[in-house]
Amino acid sequence: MAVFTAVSLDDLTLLLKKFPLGNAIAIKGISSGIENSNFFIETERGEYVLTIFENLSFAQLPFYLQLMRHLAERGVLVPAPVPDESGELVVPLHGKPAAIVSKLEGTSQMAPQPVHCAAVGAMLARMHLAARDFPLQQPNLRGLDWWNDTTPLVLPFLDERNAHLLRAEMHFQSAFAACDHYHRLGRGPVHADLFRNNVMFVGERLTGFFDFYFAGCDTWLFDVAVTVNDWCIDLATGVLDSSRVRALLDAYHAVRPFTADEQAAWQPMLRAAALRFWLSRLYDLYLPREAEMLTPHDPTHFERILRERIATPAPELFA
Ligand SMILES: Nc1ncnc2c1ncn2[C@@H]1O[C@H](COP(=O)(O)OP(=O)(O)OP(=O)(O)O)[C@@H](O)[C@H]1O
Ligand SMILES: N[C@@H](CCO)C(=O)O
Repeated sequence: MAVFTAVSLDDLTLLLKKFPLGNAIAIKGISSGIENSNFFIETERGEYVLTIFENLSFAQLPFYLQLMRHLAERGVLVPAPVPDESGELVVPLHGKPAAIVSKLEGTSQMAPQPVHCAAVGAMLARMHLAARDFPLQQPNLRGLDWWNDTTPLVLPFLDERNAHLLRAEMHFQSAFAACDHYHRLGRGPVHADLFRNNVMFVGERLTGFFDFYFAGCDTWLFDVAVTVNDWCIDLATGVLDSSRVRALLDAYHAVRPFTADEQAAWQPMLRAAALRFWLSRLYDLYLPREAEMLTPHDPTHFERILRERIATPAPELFA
């Protein structure tokens, strides 16, 4: 269940008076998702998605919605936000910020083949390039500073073996983030949460990336590592599948060639991307928000991936 704030057809009718979308026809809550309340809405102009942001403030939202608009205008396949009559992308609904975006066709591909991974890699590189001139700045709010703040909060809940892993990896990642080639890595706005459930496909055709609400400015390589750690693994073991890895990385490289600094940073970055989600899952499990209604994601999945990335040499980033 992921409708935290209910919206009736009457509420929608009132809201749509401010949008160039004609009258409201239907509204249906979307059951997946753990962060926001999402609805499919039907209007006289077509189908859209209405999101009520449960945790993000009015001040935080322009970065995400303007980024989506910037990307959509440059041909990157993402939902396009619909401005209201005064040009606002974020409007109040039941006292919370809300937005309407275009509905992507298709469904998530939860058992991806190399062909899907190649489509994701190419679109990710296009996204990174298209966002280079995006004028707004926001750090990745789930980056090193957040890891530093969160580590002491979750450590008391861990057994000695995992506490040791977390302390050691934080030590390793702090040193990595301070090294020279880390500072030479290309950076800009990144999605930062491009998992299988945040991409739509119709058959083998990618129809869009969505759920940009963890986006921020960070290294492009971090975004690639997050994506590879979800799209290119055997879910049971966390082990990388070489044909899917090759398909994703080669397709990315063909659009935005990787650099030698990125090659040198690849293994630490795969570890960083695993650590990020291990920590957020630990935090959601042990320190749930008051309004949390859902079963949190399993942290041991990313503990396993982190141990695997430490133990096994990373595949070549490019030939
Ligand atoms: N623009 C869109 N077009 C089509 N479907 C969408 C769109 N946005 C969201 N959805 C649907 O709504 C579901 C929930 O959306 P989303 O994943 O953004 O929720 P969330 O609570 O923000 O996410 P998460 O749990 O991933 O943090 C998606 O799985 C997808 O089916
Ligand atoms: N992709 C995240 C959930 C937040 O979007 C996870 O799997 O932990």
